[in-house]
Amino acid sequence: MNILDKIIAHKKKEVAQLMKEVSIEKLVKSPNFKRTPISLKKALTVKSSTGIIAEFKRQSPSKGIINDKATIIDVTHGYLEAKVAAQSILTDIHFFGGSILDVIQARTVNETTPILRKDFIVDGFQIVEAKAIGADAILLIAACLTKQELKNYGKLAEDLGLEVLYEVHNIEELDKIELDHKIIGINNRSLKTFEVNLERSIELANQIPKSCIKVSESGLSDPRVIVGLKEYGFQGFLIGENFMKTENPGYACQEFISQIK
Ligand SMILES: O=C(O)c1ccccc1NCC(=O)[C@H](O)[C@H](O)COP(=O)(O)O
Repeated sequence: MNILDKIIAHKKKEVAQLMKEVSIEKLVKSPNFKRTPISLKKALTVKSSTGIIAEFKRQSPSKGIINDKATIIDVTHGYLEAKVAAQSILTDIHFFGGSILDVIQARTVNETTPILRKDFIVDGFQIVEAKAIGADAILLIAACLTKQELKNYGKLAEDLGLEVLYEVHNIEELDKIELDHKIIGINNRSLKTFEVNLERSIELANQIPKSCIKVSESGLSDPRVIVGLKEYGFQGFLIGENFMKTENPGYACQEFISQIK
């Protein structure tokens, strides 16, 4: 079994258990459920956008522990000061050491910038939960969902006012998505082997219609690469480890952004 299959198998069990403990009615009553989400699309396309989607990530299957000291509140303040376009927060507990509490806490100090709930969505319940914890957008990974699931979950998110970052690795996954006007993330990291290949973004870029917003994800650590990817039409850049591996992720992010302006 490769790591993605392991993550999905674990996630399905976790969500099935969660659904026995928490009702949709309870989620809908959460105060965050009433707030109007902040648009990720707008944040990435506004003229002054830095395009950086900075991630809070304590650990990962590919790197192990990245940062177990930084707090979500400090990092959120730092990323906001750095003027990130959006914040991504990994909420998977078992493989990434994250939690929905991280989104809830970040939301208390971030009222201006979209929050992407980054997890492995395998059930509509998690999308309702994303809204209830105060996220503005969710991730749908084409590698682990069928064409119909991508459509259904995309529609559910849209009905709840959440935006979707659709993640792909190759043309086969791209073909599963109704592309028009979507936010499409190309993940440079193979979720099966962890190998990072930045060429992946470039190779797939011209297969994506102009109406879409293109985001390059993973393995980004050089500001010059961001400048280069912009030439291929990328407007979003999802970066986690490069910031989180430092003692002060917010400061590292600020320094990085100052070099792409
Ligand atoms: O990061 C991993 O090891 C990983 C393994 C298996 C599935 C997903 C994984 N990461 C999730 C992500 O997509 C990244 O956290 C995100 O794109 C940021 O990547 P990076 O800048 O390389 O931390």
